[in-house]
Amino acid sequence: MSSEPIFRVALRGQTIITIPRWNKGTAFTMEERKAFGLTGRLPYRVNTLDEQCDRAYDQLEARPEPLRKNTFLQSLKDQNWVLYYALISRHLEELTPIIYTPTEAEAISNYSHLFRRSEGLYLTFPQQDVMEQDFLEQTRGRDIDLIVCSDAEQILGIGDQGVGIATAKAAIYTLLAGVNPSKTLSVTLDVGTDNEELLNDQLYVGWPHKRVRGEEYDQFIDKFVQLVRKHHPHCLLHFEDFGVNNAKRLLDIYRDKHAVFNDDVQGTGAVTLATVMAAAGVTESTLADQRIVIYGAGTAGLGIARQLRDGMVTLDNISISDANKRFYMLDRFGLIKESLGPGKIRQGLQEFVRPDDEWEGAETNDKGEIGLLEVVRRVKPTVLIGCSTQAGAFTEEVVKEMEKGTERPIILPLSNPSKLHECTPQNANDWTNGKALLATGSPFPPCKMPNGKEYIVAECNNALIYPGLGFGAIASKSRSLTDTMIIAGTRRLAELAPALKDPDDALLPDFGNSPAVNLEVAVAVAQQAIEEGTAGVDWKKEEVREKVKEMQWKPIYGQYVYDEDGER
Ligand SMILES: NC(=O)c1ccc[n+]([C@@H]2O[C@H](COP(=O)([O-])OP(=O)(O)OC[C@H]3O[C@@H](n4cnc5c(N)ncnc54)[C@H](O)[C@@H]3O)[C@@H](O)[C@H]2O)c1
Ligand SMILES: O=C(O)C[C@H](O)C(=O)O
Ligand SMILES: [Mn+2]
Repeated sequence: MSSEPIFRVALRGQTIITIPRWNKGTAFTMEERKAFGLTGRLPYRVNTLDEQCDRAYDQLEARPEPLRKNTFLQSLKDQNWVLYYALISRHLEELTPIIYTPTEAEAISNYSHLFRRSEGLYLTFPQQDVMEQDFLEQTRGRDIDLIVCSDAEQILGIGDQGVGIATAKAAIYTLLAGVNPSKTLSVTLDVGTDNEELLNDQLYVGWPHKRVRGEEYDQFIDKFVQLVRKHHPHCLLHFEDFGVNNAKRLLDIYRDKHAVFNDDVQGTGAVTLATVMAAAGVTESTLADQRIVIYGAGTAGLGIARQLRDGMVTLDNISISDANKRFYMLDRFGLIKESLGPGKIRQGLQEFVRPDDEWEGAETNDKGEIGLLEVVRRVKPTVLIGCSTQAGAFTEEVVKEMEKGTERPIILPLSNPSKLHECTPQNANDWTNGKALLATGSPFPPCKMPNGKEYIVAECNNALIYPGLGFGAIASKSRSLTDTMIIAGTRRLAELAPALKDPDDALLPDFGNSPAVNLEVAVAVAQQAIEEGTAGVDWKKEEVREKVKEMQWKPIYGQYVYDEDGER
């Protein structure tokens, strides 16, 4: 007996083949073609999904540039979801960088020029009087597990792009964790843009207006969040690439009221904690033993500092104030120290401000600012993390200085996309004679070590963990995604680090294994949710894995039966 799922579908003819959720193209069977009025709409031959993947892959490979591959895959997604996800799953390591980081950054910065078909929900500031109607138009009667939203103010490291990103992040949830794409909604919150190039572009598809800020902005966002809470009280609400003055602030406003998650704060914090835990395993030290310099104290920098700090408190049993002392944060005014004053010390950073007297006699510039090299010289960090968007900021001098103070420098240039990395892994490897323990935000090829061997550079990108964190919360019907659930998922990821078995191996599992890794994370998160009473299911601990697996959506077609009262 076949285990193929059976769907009762109420659509036929032209409609069913133009809806990507239902379309099978040449894979509709002869019986289905008869039942759904498709015999004359399709050429004779029935293909298998494998054959369709082969054909699509050949078409894709005929396009040499990554951006053209991205456009091709976007059209495929507009045509046929199963084929899109099946194709990418079969070539995961090759194609994830095409639909996601780094190529997605290029696609987003060209969004208005590449635009073909709208995707998801666009909520625009001047049309907010019809926000609820627009929202219901796409969600009425639907069971929604996940809403990914962005106001596109700080897209990766490429800044204000007006519109874009939420759809790519949602696709990764499906690809790597098995979130059902028909139960997700991507939302663009268009509150304008301060990007002059876009404002002056006749083809810009977003609202050509300066960004709305302050109270009006907050009210707009609140109106949206209240709609989510009213109509889909159990869905996970994922915030992506908001600006530095909004990301953490909005998370704090809503996290007690709904299951919300900020990927740049929490997802990045989690994947970086797992990386540092693995590196500490290699150097046979604890988290609390580290001296950590974070270059770029924005959304990601602060998220990482807080998550690493909480990791030290939970796992190494030290006090919060002791843990805070392990951090040295730098931003555009150099080291964050007391005398910078509140104007230059952003909300949330106060816990990590260094006392001035500790820096007496330090080398400064003419404004009294202390730069990265001087901080590295004095602190002798064991960990150096970059999330500054400043390409090349980890110079040879900085890296060599770090190497003088520690045996295995842990260096994580995390800015995306690839061209914005603070240093290339190969440079960091060369400058430390192969001693650096490395992970990067975007994918990089392995480094050549001085001994001729290759060192695999782990990809410390939140995509290795956020789909699992989110799916764990969704599957267990959790009311919130708590810090303890995030720590549980992070510990599971850290346990899977190849470097713990072989210190010369990568600090994180390979991206090719990311579906299996995200499943492990989801199971750990769901188990924790059940244990702490956040979950809305009452599974026994030992049945969680099977239950989570059963809930995963898979890119397979299933069999369709025509039914007037069926799904549409
Ligand atoms: N690898 C990952 O998973 C991951 C996750 C999130 C963000 N990121 C990357 O991190 C980078 C930052 O993202 P964000 O959301 O935190 O942006 P952000 O704008 O909130 O933060 C960037 C910070 O860098 C600071 N900065 C700018 N110039 C600097 C300089 N010369 N010296 C020191 N600091 C400087 C800015 O003032 C700002 O505080 C982006 O490139 C993004 O792609 C990576
Ligand atoms: O999108 C990514 O690749 C990771 C992260 O969320 C970022 O903003 O850079
Ligand atoms: Mn992001």
